[in-house]
Amino acid sequence: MTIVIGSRNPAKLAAVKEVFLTDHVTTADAPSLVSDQPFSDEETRQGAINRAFNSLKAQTGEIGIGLEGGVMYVDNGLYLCNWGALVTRHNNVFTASGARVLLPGEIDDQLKKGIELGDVMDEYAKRQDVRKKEGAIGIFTNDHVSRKEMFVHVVSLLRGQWEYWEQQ
Ligand SMILES: O=P(O)(O)OP(=O)(O)OP(=O)(O)OC[C@H]1O[C@@H](n2cnc3c(O)ncnc32)[C@H](O)[C@@H]1O
Repeated sequence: MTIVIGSRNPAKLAAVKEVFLTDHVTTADAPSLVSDQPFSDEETRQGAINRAFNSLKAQTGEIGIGLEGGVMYVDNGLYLCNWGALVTRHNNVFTASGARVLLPGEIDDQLKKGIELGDVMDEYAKRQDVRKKEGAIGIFTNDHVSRKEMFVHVVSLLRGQWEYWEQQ
């Protein structure tokens, strides 16, 4: 089976490969059609769905997967939020969200200025390409949960739902 993932981000690709170990996983440029920095659950989820559909439009495969990173407010605190979507060739759509952790106020201030979280994190952590490696979730959980691990959970939730409903 061929699975097309709508991103070339190594953390996302590694997560999909780990969950679909025996399948052929390819990457495609798939626009999310939402803002570069989604600011709500709804927008982040929609970005994941759009990427999943667009990855199957860009390349032939049985399944398209979109993984989208965003942020959202809960009680005035800014949380990291991530969403995944899996679409089939028959246009069945499955969605799942990832773990959320609170981001410090100074990250919130930077995002309000219009700077993307990926750039803010590199500056904050004094590291390069945090979004492709441990991610903000890795930094703020002291490396207990990496971005890849968080997406492995999301992709497992997608695969599990897809398998369950395909059997009904
Ligand atoms: O190549 P793509 O798939 O676009 O991956 P991305 O990391 O650049 O883009 P996302 O759409 O997943 O995330 C939207 C923005 O939020 C940033 N972001 C999201 N989650 C992050 C995390 O855990 N660590 C660092 N940056 C993150 C990301 O770098 C983007 O600037």
